[in-house]
Amino acid sequence: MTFTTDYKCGFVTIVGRPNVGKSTLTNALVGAKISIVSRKAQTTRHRINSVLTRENEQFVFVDTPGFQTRHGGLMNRMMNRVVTQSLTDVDVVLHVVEAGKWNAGDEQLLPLFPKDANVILVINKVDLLKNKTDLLPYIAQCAEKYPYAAVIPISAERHIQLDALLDEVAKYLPENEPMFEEDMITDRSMRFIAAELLREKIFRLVGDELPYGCAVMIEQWEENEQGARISACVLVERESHRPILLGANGMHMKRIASEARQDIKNLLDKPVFLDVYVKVRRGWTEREATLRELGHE
Ligand SMILES: Nc1nc2c(ncn2[C@@H]2O[C@H](COP(=O)(O)OP(=O)(O)OP(=O)(O)O)[C@@H](O)[C@H]2O)c(=O)[nH]1
Repeated sequence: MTFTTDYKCGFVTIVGRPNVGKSTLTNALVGAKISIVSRKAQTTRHRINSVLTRENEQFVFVDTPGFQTRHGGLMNRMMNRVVTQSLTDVDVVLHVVEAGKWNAGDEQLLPLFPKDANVILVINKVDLLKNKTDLLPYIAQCAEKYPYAAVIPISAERHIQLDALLDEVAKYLPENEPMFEEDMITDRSMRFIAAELLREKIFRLVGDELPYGCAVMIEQWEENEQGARISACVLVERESHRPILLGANGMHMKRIASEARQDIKNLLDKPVFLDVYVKVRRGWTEREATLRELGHE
């Protein structure tokens, strides 16, 4: 890639309480769900989620799992540790909140921000505000909570003000050569992305009914020019969760597998045979070994 001498490149992490729109924002910024995956091993200091390359800047988004405050289990403690790690040593932190709302979940993140961090407050879902004049007092109220470097109201879903947000972030990126090839969007392995796609489908269809959630492991992955044969296992906590996932006559599972297969097929651009089965593993959310196996650090 040709780049100017004053090219900027740096790490950006997106944090916020659950449901504020972090994933929607990442997807909207990077522009495609996940289209190109490099298998090149990376030795960066963070787990990279995605990369956005512009003419004068490259934004490297650092992954954070949702910051959980409601449940105290080992899984959440481990996830919160990763959040804290992912806030250290980054160039910009985007703290995402929901327009007009500020609660304990938003507040609890503030002490985790490193002292010298450039934290930008991103007020998402402004499209939901009935009265736009409510925004100014809300901004003033948030600005009292923390010395944010900037405040940008956006709508991730409607793609409102995303360029303004990127321009603001760019101000805080250090001068650096790009770290990644310009067509690269993520360095996550295909296996991981496939597992995430499957987990997303499950969450969408039966997420509300699965009290402990579930985990997905790709157990087998055979791929050649003609296609891919993938076998995935969904781990649930209790025997009683199995019928929730399967649904009447296995209809839920059929739909989950078929939607995930379609996404993986689009990703790999070749035919995919996907076999999904359910395994009950009691206490998986409490077992450190299982969590590591599933990619939590
Ligand atoms: N109206 C509106 N809805 C949005 C916007 N951005 C996200 N949403 C919705 O908010 C919900 C949560 O979005 P996510 O992107 O999954 O939120 P998240 O912060 O990644 O959630 P966790 O993974 O639980 O931490 C989804 O239903 C989105 O469609 C927005 O700008 N406007």
